[in-house]
Amino acid sequence: MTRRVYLFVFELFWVFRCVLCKLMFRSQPAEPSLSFWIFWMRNLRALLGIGFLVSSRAAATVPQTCSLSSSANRHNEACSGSRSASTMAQTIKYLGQEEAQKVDEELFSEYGFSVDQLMELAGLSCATAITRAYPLASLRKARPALLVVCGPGNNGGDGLVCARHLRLFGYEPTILYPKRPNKPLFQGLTTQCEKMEIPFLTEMPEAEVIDEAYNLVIDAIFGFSFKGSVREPFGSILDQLKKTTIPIASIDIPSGWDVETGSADGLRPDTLVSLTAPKKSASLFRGRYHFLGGRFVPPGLERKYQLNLPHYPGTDCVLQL
Ligand SMILES: NC(=O)C1=CN([C@@H]2O[C@H](COP(=O)(O)OP(=O)(O)OC[C@H]3O[C@@H](n4cnc5c(N)ncnc54)[C@H](OP(=O)(O)O)[C@@H]3O)[C@@H](O)[C@H]2O)[C@H](O)CC1
Ligand SMILES: [K+]
Repeated sequence: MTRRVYLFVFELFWVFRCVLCKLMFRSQPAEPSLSFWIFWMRNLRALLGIGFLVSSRAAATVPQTCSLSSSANRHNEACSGSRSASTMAQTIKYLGQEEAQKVDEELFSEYGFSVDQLMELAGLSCATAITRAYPLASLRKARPALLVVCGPGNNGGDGLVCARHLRLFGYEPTILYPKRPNKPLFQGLTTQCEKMEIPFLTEMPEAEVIDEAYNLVIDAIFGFSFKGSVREPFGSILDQLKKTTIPIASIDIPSGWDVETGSADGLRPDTLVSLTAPKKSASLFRGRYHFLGGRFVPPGLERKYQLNLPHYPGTDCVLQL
C-alpha cells in the first residue's frame, strides 16, 4: 500500500510538472507527436491511480473471515506487469454465460484444442493461484490439508487437475467427488489422483468438521454451465460450505451463483480464479484474491470476442487482477 502511495504521489508530481511546462512554454506541436500521446497517457494513468487508491481503500474495509497471507500481493508487486494488470482489470471483458460457452466451443472446434489439454492448463492455473494466496508457510493447521469439492462437469475436472498439482506442490488435498461422469476423461483424472495417494471422501463432512480438519476448501462444483436452482446432492453440500469459516477458493464461478447475476445468499469465497476471462458475476466478487488463469487464448479468438486480456507477467500461467 505504501509503495502505491509513493507511486501515486510521484505520478501526480509528474503530471503537475508536465502541465506547468505546457503552460510556460506552450510546446504542444500542431501535429500530435509521440511525446504528446505520452503526456496524455500519463495524465490518464494518474487519474486511474486516484480511482485505484479509492477502490483499494474500499476493499480494505470489506470484512474478512481469514487473514492467512498477503503473499499473493507481494508476488504481484514483485512482477513488473503487476500495476498495469490491476489497472487493466477494469478493461477486461466480463463474459455472459452464452458468450463464455461460445468461446469454449470455439477453442475446440475452430482452434483444435482438446478438453483435457485446456483442463490441464486451467487446473494448473488454479493450483498456482492457491500457492500464491495460501503459501504452505502461511497455513494455520499443522498439516497442509485442503478439501477439494468437485462437481459433475468440466469445472469438477479442473478441480481434480488442481488437486493433483497441489499434491505435487506439497499440499495434502482430499477430494469429495459425489457425482462422477461415466467418461474416460474423468475416470482417468480420478485414477491419477488416486495414484497420487489423494484420499477421496464418501460423504460431505459437517461444516465444523471441515473447519477443524482443513485450511481451505477449493470449490470446483459448478462452472459456466450452471443453471436454475441447485439440485441434490449439491444443495446440501453448498449449505455446509456456506456455514464453514475457513477460506473458500472458487474455480471460475462461485458455485451456486448465477453465472451473470451472482447470488445474494450464496457462497462468499475468499479467492476466485476466473478462467479464460472473468464472467459477469465476477464483478460481484468481494473476496481478497481475484486471479485470471487459463493462459491459452489464441490472439484471433481474443480479438473476435474483444476480451482485452491483460498481459501475464513472464512465463506465469496466472495473474492477480
Ligand atoms: N474455456 C475455458 O475457460 C475452459 C474452462 N473449463 C472449465 O469448464 C467449466 C465449464 O464446464 P461445463 O462442463 O460446461 O459446466 P459445469 O462445470 O458448470 O458443469 C455443468 C454440469 O453441472 C450440472 N448442473 C448444472 N446446473 C445444475 C443445477 N442447477 N443443479 C445441479 N447440477 C447442475 C449438470 O450436470 P448433470 O449431470 O446434472 O446434467 C451440468 O452438466 C468452466 O467453468 C471451467 O471451469 C475447462 O476445464 C477448460 C476450458
Ligand atoms: K466453482
